[in-house]
Amino acid sequence: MAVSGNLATFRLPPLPTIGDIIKLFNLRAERQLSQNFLLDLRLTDKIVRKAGKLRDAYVLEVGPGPGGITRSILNADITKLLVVEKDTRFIPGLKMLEEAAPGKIQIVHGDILTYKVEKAFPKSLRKNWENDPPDVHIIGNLPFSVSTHLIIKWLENVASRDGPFTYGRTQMTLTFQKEVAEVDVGVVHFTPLINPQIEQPFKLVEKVVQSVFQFRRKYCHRGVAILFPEAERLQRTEEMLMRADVDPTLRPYELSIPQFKSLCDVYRGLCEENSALFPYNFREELRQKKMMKRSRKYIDEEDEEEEEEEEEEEENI
Ligand SMILES: C[S@@+](CC[C@H](N)C(=O)[O-])C[C@H]1O[C@@H](n2cnc3c(N)ncnc32)[C@H](O)[C@@H]1O
Repeated sequence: MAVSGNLATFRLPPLPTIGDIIKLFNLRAERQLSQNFLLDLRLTDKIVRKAGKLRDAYVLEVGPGPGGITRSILNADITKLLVVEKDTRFIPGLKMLEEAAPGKIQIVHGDILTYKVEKAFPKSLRKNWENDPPDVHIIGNLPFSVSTHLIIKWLENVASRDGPFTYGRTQMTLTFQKEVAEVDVGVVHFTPLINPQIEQPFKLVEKVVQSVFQFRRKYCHRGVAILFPEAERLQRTEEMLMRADVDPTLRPYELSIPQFKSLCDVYRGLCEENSALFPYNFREELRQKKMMKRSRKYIDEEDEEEEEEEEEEEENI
């Protein structure tokens, strides 16, 4: 299939519709893989518009599936679109789009969690971190389970300026689905800041934020508490919240970025005072406690059995 018309004002020629592609290749959304498809071109156009100016851009689309968002990206006069799709069933349909837009699309049949984005586009696109964002964009509608994992990985890449951020402050436009059954998707557009709001190592910020959000609906002191071993938990939690000047009865989602910053700064200080604190893992402590309880029970049961056997033997004598 060939493209007619001027590539500068590229619109896809009359191709089979996404509905046709779905029927042709019998592409059903796999509920157990949390797949659902965006088929309404007005909706996919709206998502792609959230990415901002895409003319002449290099775009990476994650999880194109049957290609709804892919078409909207192609209609935005981009220079190059690279799609990374894990599910084999979608490759033939994507190849039809590739034929319709020769030289524009590159299909990668692979997993975005292991794909090396830093090698995807020409080095000439790289910009200094302090400059405007590069002409590289990431767009995707992924299942919630994958996008959560991916966004944490990419936030870490922002901190270390590698992966997709080898090119500079690469912008990302990602949809987050609440439920497979819900058609509503939230679209989030990210542009990395030049300077982070919290100047602490990523792993430390991640640990504090994850712990605080462990009990999302409870007062924040509950989450802060699990940063500390049981023996010193009460005293250290009180000390950390006081030093950070954070009200213990706020809910995690009520905390501001400056309050998280303050918590991270104080926690860093406490970790410097006590080198065993950062490696401390609440879940590990719980696991060990459970194992000890189980083996205690087992020993008690064994003791009981031995006593019963001894009693039986005594009776036999
Ligand atoms: C929710 S569907 C969305 C499909 C399409 N973008 C749309 O909006 O209609 C998610 C897509 O991501 C793909 N996918 C899931 N995990 C992936 C991964 N780790 N790497 C690449 N693609 C993945 C699925 O096969 C599926 O095509």
